[in-house]
Amino acid sequence: MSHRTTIFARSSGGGRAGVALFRISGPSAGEVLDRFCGGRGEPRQARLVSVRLDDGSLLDQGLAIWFPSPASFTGEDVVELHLHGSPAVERRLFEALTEAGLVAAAAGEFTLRAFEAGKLDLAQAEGLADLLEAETEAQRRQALGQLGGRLSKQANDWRAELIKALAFLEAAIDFPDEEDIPQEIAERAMPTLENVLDAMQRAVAASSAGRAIREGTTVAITGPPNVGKSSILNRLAGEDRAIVSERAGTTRDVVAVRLSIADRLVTLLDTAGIHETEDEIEQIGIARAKTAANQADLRIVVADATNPSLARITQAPMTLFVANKIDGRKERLPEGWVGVSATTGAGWAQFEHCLEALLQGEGGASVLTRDRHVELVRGAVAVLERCVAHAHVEPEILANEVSRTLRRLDELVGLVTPDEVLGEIFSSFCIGK
Ligand SMILES: Nc1nc2c(ncn2[C@@H]2O[C@H](COP(=O)(O)OP(=O)(O)OP(=O)(O)O)[C@@H](O)[C@H]2O)c(=O)[nH]1
Ligand SMILES: [K+]
Ligand SMILES: [Mg+2]
Repeated sequence: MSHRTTIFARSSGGGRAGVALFRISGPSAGEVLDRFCGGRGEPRQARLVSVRLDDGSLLDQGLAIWFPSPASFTGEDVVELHLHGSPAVERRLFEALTEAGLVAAAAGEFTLRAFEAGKLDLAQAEGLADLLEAETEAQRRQALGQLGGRLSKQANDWRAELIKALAFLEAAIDFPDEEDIPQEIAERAMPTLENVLDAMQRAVAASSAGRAIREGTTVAITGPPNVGKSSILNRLAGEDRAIVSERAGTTRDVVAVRLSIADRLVTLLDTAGIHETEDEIEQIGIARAKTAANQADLRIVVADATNPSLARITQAPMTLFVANKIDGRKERLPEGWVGVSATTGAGWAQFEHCLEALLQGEGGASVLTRDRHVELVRGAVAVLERCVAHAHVEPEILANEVSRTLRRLDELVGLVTPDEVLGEIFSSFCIGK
């Protein structure tokens, strides 16, 4: 793709603000400074300028910074204007830039240009997108790691190893007449292939952790009617988000609350109480409750602690059993239950501790953070497993398979990535980035 256009956008958030940052990138960026700001000034130094329109009238005063190519975010000539953040300034500036032949940037277009100029690879661009979206500390740390090249370095290390293995296979191919030598040389590739395979398998196994941090974790509160599910949601959320009443069957729709627990982004779902009922609307609510509980990453199963015989009704994995209304219980709790009171707060610290432990069990650091990464590495694993299992086939065939694995790693960092994948990644950015 060649970019003859010069693009512009507001890169700071929209609306009124003390200062708004406008970014311009492309071959005519310098001319914008010549035409509207009385010259370019020293590269990379902030300069106080009067922005004047062609008729000499003053548009605004602010700071201008000139980043000549290639030392800029996009690698192109870039200008930053720090002007007053008012809708009127923005509108008039955009009119003037459009009249000067510039075009409004599409979402992610600055980063796409940076990627095309080799300023960052695709995995780093994804890290940047994640950093802009980060809501929790864990998300921020993971995104910064990826932007800093954690995944790229891993992919490049695997590539270097595979290229080493490929060299042995190609050397074997170049000895076509000898009887034993080719096979011996080809076998030298095997330990390397096995090591890479092992590392990739471990990365795939750890990937649910990375994805849980990036995408957040869904936790469904489920159980019979009137046990205090909505009361628990409200106490966890720290505000009255769901209706609580003494009447069984209060909650019908699924109520979702986003919050951060133990550094994790959690979507907490309150659901209808599950029981046999003739009420059609309640039946719909119960069906939704069951779906939510099945699809959630974690379940909090709530029961009424004043019921003397507490029985765990499900053995589902990633489930926390909570006996609510502990304030009204005389007997000791059976094994496996966490006793709480959503009204008095009794047992709450222990409950939160168990919940945090379950969430943390959902994962720590991992280099693969998106479905795209996992699919590519899974594909590479499948090919390498075949190679290792058929170590004695023709070196040509093995070399071919290893080359296919290399192409998957190239795709991971964006060396050979289909346009539609690029489109999907870069369009997920906001405008101005
Ligand atoms: N004593 C006591 N009462 C509680 C506690 N938690 C909730 N309740 C009461 O139990 C009743 C039901 O609470 P909800 O939170 O509406 O229960 P729910 O499970 O969401 O009910 P449905 O949505 O109808 O299934 C209300 O009257 C609450 O005030 C608790 O820890 N102790
Ligand atoms: K209720
Ligand atoms: Mg409820």
